[in-house]
Amino acid sequence: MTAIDWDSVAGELDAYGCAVIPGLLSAQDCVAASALYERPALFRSRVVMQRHGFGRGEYQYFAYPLPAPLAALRGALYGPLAAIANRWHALLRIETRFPQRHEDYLARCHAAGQARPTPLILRYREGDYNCLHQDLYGELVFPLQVAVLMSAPGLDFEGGEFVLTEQRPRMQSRAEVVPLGQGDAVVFAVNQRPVQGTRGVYRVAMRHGVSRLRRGTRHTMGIIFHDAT
Ligand SMILES: O=C(O)CCC(=O)C(=O)O
Ligand SMILES: [Fe+2]
Repeated sequence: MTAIDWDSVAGELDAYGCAVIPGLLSAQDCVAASALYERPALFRSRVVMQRHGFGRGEYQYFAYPLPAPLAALRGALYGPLAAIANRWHALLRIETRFPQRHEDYLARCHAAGQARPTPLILRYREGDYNCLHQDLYGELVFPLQVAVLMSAPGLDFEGGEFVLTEQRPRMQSRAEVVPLGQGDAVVFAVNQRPVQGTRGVYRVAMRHGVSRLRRGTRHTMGIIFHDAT
């Protein structure tokens, strides 16, 4: 994993509700990680999106124990993100604070009955898309998550842009398209983020999804920090 400019990540998250980490994974890591999708024994469940009205395409949630590189990545990203999450909660006047270590946060999730792993790989083919959604899996919510693009845009696929919308109170929604290259990660708000207004901080609801794939195959790795009921 390359060194991450966390000041820049925090600044982009504060301003836009999302931030890019360029080159989080190498092309080689991406190809290896995408290949995991074909190993069903690594996963606890598979979801065909059109069956649930979630869009078109499919994904699989990893089982515990996670593959070691993924477990390490999830643990390493958590700490700096917890600092941002705690600052956001203070701004939003939400009482919950997050421990510094991911294992302590997971212990909290597991004690609350959220014990199933949430990291996943998504696979889109031509015509597939992911409807705008929020990855909430129970009462406990870690407010930031990460998605890593593992395929090469323009080469492996076309279309299939990562999109975010934000719903501001009593205002029209704003959309954001996040351009990603292979191995780039996007960090984004799971459900809401603080925005500085003229009369204090207000909450903006965020959703994310993926626009229709025009061609090829696109794999993403999703890293969610709370576990699921
Ligand atoms: O495929 C994507 O870029 C988005 C995946 C997603 O919804 C997630 O990681 O939670
Ligand atoms: Fe998602």
